Amino acid sequence: MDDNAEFYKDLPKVELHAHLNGSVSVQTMEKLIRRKPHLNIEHSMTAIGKGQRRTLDECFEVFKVIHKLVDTEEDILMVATDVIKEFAADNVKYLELRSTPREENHTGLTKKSYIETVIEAIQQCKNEGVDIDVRFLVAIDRRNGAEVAMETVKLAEEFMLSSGGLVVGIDLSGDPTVGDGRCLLPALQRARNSGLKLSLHMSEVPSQLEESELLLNLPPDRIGHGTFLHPEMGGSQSLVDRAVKGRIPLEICLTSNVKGQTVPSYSQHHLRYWYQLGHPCVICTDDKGVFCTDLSQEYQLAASTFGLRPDAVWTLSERAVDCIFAGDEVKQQLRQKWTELKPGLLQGAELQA
Ligand SMILES: CC(C)=CCNc1ncnc2c1ncn2[C@@H]1O[C@H](COP(=O)(O)O)[C@@H](O)[C@H]1O
Ligand SMILES: [Zn+2]
Repeated sequence: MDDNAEFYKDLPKVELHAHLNGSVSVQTMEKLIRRKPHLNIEHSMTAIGKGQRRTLDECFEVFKVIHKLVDTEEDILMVATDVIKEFAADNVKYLELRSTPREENHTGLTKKSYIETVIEAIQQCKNEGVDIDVRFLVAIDRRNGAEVAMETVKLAEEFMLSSGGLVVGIDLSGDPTVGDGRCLLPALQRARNSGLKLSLHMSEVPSQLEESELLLNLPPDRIGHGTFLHPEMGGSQSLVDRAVKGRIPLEICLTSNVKGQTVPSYSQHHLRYWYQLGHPCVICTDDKGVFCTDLSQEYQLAASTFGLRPDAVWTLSERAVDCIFAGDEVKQQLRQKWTELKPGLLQGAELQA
């Protein structure tokens, strides 16, 4: 419909679904590869380029390669500050980064120092005056089971209290074809009771009806993907009804789903279904480095695929503010920002559309 790339770039945006190690840019990746030449890693092993598709298994192999490159506090600090600055340069005004704390015996990295380092990166960017509000979701990798999940929640609780509001929630992610969400329920329930918000990857692959039902019962504060929740995709009306009743926002990652082949094409993406219902949907990147995209491109893709005019695109980005995990004061500040920017941006874009 329109190829006004500048409008999407200038559009103030909110990013709510970004995995730290999946968001590493080409430039940062090159710095990491230069730091560790002995690993013999080439950039083609860490990203999926234009027009390329991979199976889900192949995509998860990519993360293993990236984790080899990012295994010290120094690496994490660099990766996190670079990623935050890149989102800011793309006019993302509020970012929730998520990452799985890892232990690396050979470098002395601990789960605690992992989280501390991400927080340090957020604080450094703030001190440098980078124009973006960043929060952190501590991620549970479903492959690691119930015990690790509980340990992660306890760590997140500690940091929620000590990080001055930077740690706001928990993410549940990892290879959806591995592990059983059921055994993670006690950890997720505990997180919820202690005031941590929950963003859960759900129905990212088919045949997870039962697990999705249990997770929806918690309930989560946001749903990651939700690709196979609705009946046309093998889900069920009762799952949809529950999400709709709770107005639980969906985090939508178009390029990730198409390149990871859980969705056959952009036009068949489940955004169509949920958007038509008037359900809260937030456009996100998932892994901007691995999938070679950015949030502006994702908004542009949503608009061109579903025929959204600039005012509808504006509304999508503005409504995303309602779905953030930070408190009402932050929401008010962001809404103010959107209101100030609207006249200049939208009038020009409408004229061109
Ligand atoms: C394979 C594919 C299509 C990826 C997109 N869908 C995803 N689904 C579930 N977990 C994910 C996805 N992308 C990233 N992650 C999680 O994020 C991790 C990388 O970021 P981090 O190390 O937590 O900082 C991965 O190891 C994985 O646990
Ligand atoms: Zn994800």
